[in-house]
Amino acid sequence: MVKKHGLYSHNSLSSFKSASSWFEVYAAFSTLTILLRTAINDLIPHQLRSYIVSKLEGFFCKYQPSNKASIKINQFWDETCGERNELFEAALTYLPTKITHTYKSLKVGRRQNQKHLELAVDGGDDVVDEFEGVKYTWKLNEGSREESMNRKNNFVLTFNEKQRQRVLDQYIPHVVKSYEAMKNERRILKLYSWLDDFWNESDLSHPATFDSLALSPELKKDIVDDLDRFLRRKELYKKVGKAWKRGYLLYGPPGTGKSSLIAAMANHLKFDVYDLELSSIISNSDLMRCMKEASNRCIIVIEDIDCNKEVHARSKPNGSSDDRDSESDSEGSKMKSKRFTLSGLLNYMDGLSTSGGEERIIIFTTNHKEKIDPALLRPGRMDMHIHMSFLKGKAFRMLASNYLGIEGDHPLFQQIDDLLEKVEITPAVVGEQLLRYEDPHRCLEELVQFLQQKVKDSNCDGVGRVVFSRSFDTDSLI
Ligand SMILES: Nc1ncnc2c1ncn2[C@@H]1O[C@H](COP(=O)(O)OP(=O)(O)OP(=O)(O)O)[C@@H](O)[C@H]1O
Repeated sequence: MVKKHGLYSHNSLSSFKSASSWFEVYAAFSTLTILLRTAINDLIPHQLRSYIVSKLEGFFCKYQPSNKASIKINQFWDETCGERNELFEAALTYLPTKITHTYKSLKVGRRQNQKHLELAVDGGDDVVDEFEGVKYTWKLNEGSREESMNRKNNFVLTFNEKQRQRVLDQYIPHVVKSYEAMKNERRILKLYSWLDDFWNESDLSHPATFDSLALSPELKKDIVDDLDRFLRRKELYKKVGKAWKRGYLLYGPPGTGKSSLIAAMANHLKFDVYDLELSSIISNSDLMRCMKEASNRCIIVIEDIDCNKEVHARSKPNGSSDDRDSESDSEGSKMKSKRFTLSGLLNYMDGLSTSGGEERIIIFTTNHKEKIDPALLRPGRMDMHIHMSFLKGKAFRMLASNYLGIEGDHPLFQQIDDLLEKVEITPAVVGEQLLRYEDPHRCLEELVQFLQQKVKDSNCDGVGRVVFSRSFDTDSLI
């Protein structure tokens, strides 16, 4: 028994010893793990750690039965009302940077006035992109021309099902972020014109800038300050419950630089321009659709707004200037809702319609401000009214500097200033005069003679002041 007891004691002692040595090993291992973890956390930056983890995951994924998942990215979010899907645009811009030498179906081209060749993705081949060690496969599905017109183009992004969350949380945001950075970097501004129910795209190559514009320096400063202030105020607009839009009315005779000012604004803000002819808009829903399809951060231009009969000042003696309420429930009003009306435009201006779009500048141009319905012109709709007027002294100095390279003063400037006070002449007309000869002095002498002749003509006609501007049917520059 003692023996037995001794035996028991020995066994229990040795099992106790082995348990304690296991415990020691375990404790040492845990301590080591904690130390290692702390050291790794301290020494290896977070990004590198997640990169290594994703690499390892990617490696092991290869050897697991793959359950593919895919997502479809349509060009238009909704095929019927045509809201653009920015993710599609992002993929279109981002993926060409991922085309490798193994890609068999290349689309190559060069834009006008660009030095570099550009690559584009086409539907013939998949593009494989690797992000943090995981591969993603993109396929562009381009429909037939008819299908494209019906907005059926799309990308299909395929990946391992296990990566679903990573795709949504990390990969897609990475694509969008890269796209935005690329857009800002090699910014080629676009001009879109609404034709046949589509925004037709071309490059906006108008070189006008605020430096090249002949405007009074004070007006120029006011406009630039206003634009910059608008860009900074996203939060304020939100706080006061206003749509983040700003409206400018540019009015003045033809040839005073309205189109050039729009181009200068676009180049300053790096915003694309959407040029809308109201005559091509048939109904309010048409207007909403084209506004929806325009991107954010853009300038929407409605030129010669006075030429559209819907936006003329209404002659009703007691009519309110806002005609939203005036539509009755009659059959006639049903027909009306199918047409383009001033109220449709007002709704858009007020941000009431579901037109989407943020950070937009809306510009109306007109040669006849008085013909526009006052409802359109009130602050909140047209926030700043900019009068583009005939050429006078300070603005002329800018033209002389831009066209002839004359900085500072010139002996003929005073005489030209005096003559410009006597005739009303547009910068476009004077600009053409300044291009006639290569010698700057000769140009100015000829300009003096030209202006003197105009003054003489006006006196002969018995008119105190004459107006020289370009004819109304001249094409606008953008
Ligand atoms: N203020 C200006 N500063 C510099 N150039 C100007 C200015 N105004 C006109 N020009 C020159 O005149 C030409 C015509 O100008 P622009 O088309 O901008 O005028 P506009 O007011 O838009 O005319 P329209 O009403 O006919 O469209 C341009 O080539 C531009 O270079």
